[in-house]
This record gives sequence, C-alpha cells and structure tokens, in this order.
Amino acid sequence: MISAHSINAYYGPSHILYDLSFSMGEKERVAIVGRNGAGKSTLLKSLMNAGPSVRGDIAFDGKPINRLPSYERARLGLQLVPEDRRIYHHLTVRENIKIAEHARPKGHVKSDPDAIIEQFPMLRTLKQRLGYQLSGGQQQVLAIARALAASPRIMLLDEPTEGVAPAIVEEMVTTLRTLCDQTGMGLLLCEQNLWFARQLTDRVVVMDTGRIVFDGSWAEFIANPEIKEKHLAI
Ligand SMILES: Nc1ncnc2c1ncn2[C@@H]1O[C@H](COP(=O)(O)OP(=O)(O)OP(=O)(O)O)[C@@H](O)[C@H]1O
Repeated sequence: MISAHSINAYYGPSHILYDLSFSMGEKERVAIVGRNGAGKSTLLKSLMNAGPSVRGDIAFDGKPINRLPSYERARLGLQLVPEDRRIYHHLTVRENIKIAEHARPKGHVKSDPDAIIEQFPMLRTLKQRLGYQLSGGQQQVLAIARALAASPRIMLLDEPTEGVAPAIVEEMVTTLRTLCDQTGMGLLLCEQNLWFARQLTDRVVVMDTGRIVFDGSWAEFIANPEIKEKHLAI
C-alpha cells in the first residue's frame, strides 16, 4: 500500500536517512524500533512529507506521491500522530476531534465525533474539557482519536507511550487493537517500549543511524538477541 524506495532524508545540511527502502501492505501492523536519534520519526515524517526534505520515490497504492503535500497525503488515507501531539489547547476534546474530519479521504462520509469518543473509554467523561486541561496521557489518547476522525487507511503513530502512565498505555493497547481489527486500519508505530510494540504489531523493523538493519516477525526478532544487543542496547 505504501512504499519508499531508496529514500534519503535531510534536515538542512544534516543527512538523516540513507538509501532507505520500506514498504507495508494493506492492514499491516508494523513497529519501528531503534535508539534515540536512529531516524524513526524522520521516516514517519518523510512518508507524510511533514518536515525533512526527501529524495527518492514514495508511492501509495502504486502511484507516486513524491510531490504531494502532507494534506493531500492525508486525504489519500495517511494520518500522522506526531510525538508532540499538537492538540488545540483552547478547543474542547469534542472540537479537537470534529476539526480533524476535514482531512478525511475524498468521498468518505463525515465521521461522528461522539461515536469516535465512545471508542475511547477515557475520553467519554472529558468531551467538554479544553485541550490544555488534559494530562499528557489524555492528550495522547485525544491525538489518536483525532487522527481517527480522518478515517485513515494507515495511522503513523510516533512514540505514543512516551511519558504516559502504565494504566493508560494498557488502555491504548486494547483500544488500538480493537480499532485496527474493526476498521482494517494499518498501523506504522514508532516505539521504544518493546512490550507495547509487540502487543500491537506483527512485524518489527529495527533502525540504526538512518538505516534499516532488521525487518522481520517478532519471533525472528526474539530468536536473534544480538540484534537487540547491537542496535537497541544503550
Ligand atoms: N527538525 C530537525 N532539524 C535538525 N535535525 C533534526 C530535526 N529533527 C530531528 N533531527 C535529527 O535527526 C536525527 C534523527 O531524529 P529522529 O527524531 O528521526 O530520531 P528517532 O529515532 O525518532 O529518535 P527518538 O526516539 O529520540 O524520537 C537525530 O540526530 C536528530 O537530532
């Protein structure tokens, strides 16, 4: 469904991704893991055209999207939930979700913010709460719910567990798993929490210094402990 062929990504003069190739199919759930600074977020942002300048080919459903700005990629069905969440602080939870429906793919019916909120137990009692009044974990859950309002075919989820309480992390697992099962949404998840990543994905990609150094199933990853030692140990 999405494929990147030999891409190089840069922030100004800094070269971050090196001849990286990656693809994932419809409904696939893939984790990207790696040390701080390995380039995980840069890969998500490169797929979304949301920051780095990128050379190389990126295609969605077999059609090149290299020249498409991020809002058009959103309308094709890509939704990035960035690490910093980008909640609108002076809008309510419900308004934050409602505003995102503009990014939905062409021809999709408008999503119902209340129906989306219903799927996130934690948000049910917070509908009228303003963004700045939410805890970090609540903001993260809202960022995921907001992305859902755009009916994504693939959610690009960047480090959702960072700084989030364990109980909320567990609830995220249940909710995201149910959503992927029910809607067929694909998931590309950058994550340092291997337990969380393993709960939600079937395939794991390991990055190190801007390159992919492993791509396989969790069973293959576990059977090769040297990968963890070499590329993930601090
Ligand atoms: N806006 C930017 N301008 C310049 N350099 C950047 C920018 N964003 C990231 N970098 C650099 O790009 C490299 C890769 O960063 P990236 O955020 O992609 O890594 P990451 O694997 O997601 O790390 P983390 O797990 O810490 O979020 C790092 O060296 C980082 O300092």
